[in-house]
Amino acid sequence: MSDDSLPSPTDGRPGGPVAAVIPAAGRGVRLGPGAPKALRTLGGTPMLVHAVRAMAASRAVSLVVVVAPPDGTAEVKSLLDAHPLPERTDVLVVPGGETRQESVGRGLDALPPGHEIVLVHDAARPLVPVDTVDAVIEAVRDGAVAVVPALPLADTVKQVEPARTPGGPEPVLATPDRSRLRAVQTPQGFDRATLIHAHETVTDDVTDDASMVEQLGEPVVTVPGHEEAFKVTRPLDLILAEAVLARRRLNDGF
Ligand SMILES: Nc1ccn([C@@H]2O[C@H](COP(=O)(O)OP(=O)(O)OP(=O)(O)O)[C@@H](O)[C@H]2O)c(=O)n1
Ligand SMILES: C[C@](O)(CO)[C@H](O)COP(=O)(O)O
Repeated sequence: MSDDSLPSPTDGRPGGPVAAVIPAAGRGVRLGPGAPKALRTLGGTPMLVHAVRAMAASRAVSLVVVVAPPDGTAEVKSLLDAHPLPERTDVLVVPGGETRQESVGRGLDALPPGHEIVLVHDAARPLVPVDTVDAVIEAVRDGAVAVVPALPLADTVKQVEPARTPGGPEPVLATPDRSRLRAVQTPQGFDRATLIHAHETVTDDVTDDASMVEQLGEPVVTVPGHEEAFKVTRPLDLILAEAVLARRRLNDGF
C-alpha cells in the first residue's frame, strides 16, 4: 500500500488525522533483568523509537501519544527529542499506570480534540510494517468501530486446568478448533468515541483494547496481521527482532 493511498474521506466515514497511543510503561519482566523493555535497544535504537517511527510511517498519523514508565517521562522525552519524526507528526509523552489497560487509559485522557480514529500500539511490537498500520486505519475509515490485525495459529491450542504448582501437570480440558482461532496483534484501530466509552465502562482485567469493545457488544473485525509485528516478550524474541532488522537494513542498503 502506498503512503498516498489513504484519502481523507468526505462521505461521512471517519476521516481526518489519526492519533496513535503507544503504551510503553511496562517493565518487561518476561524479557529478564535490565532497563524497562521499551528502552532496550534493537539495532542500537530503543525499541520505543522503532515503535513510534512505525506509527509515524503512516501519512495518516499526525499525533503519537507515548505512555512512558511513570518515573521515566523525562528520559523518554529526551530520547524522542534525539530521534525526530517527520514534521507532520506531533508527539506527547504522559506517565503510565500499573497495568497496560491503565496506561492506555492515561494515553486516551491526553488526546486533544480532532482525532476521530485512534490506534493503540504496543511499544513491544517495534517492527510492524506500515502496510499493516494503513490496513487497520483503512478498515476503521470504511466503517468498522474496532479493528485488530490477526494471524492464524501455527500451534494446536489446548484449554487446561492451570497447574497447582509452577511446572506441574495441567489436565487438558479441551482442544478448540484451531481454524477459528486467531493471534491478534497491534496496532488495534478504533473509532475514538467507542474506545473511550469502552475504557470508561469496562473494569474487568483484559489483555487488549478490542476485548473491551467486545464487552460493550460492539463488533470487532480483523485485518491480516504480519509475522514481523510480533511482540518482543521473551529473550528469544529480541534475537529474532535483531535478525529481522538486520535483514531490512541489508535490503535497504544501509
Ligand atoms: N503497566 C503497563 C504494562 C504494560 N505496558 C505496555 O503494554 C505493552 C504490552 O505489554 P507487555 O508486552 O506485556 O509488556 P510488559 O508489561 O513490559 O511485559 P511483562 O509482562 O513481561 O513485564 C508494552 O508495550 C508495555 O510497555 C504499559 O504501558 N503499562
Ligand atoms: C495487546 C496484545 O499485544 C495483543 O496481542 C497483547 O494482548 C498484550 O499482552 P501482554 O501480555 O500485555 O503483552
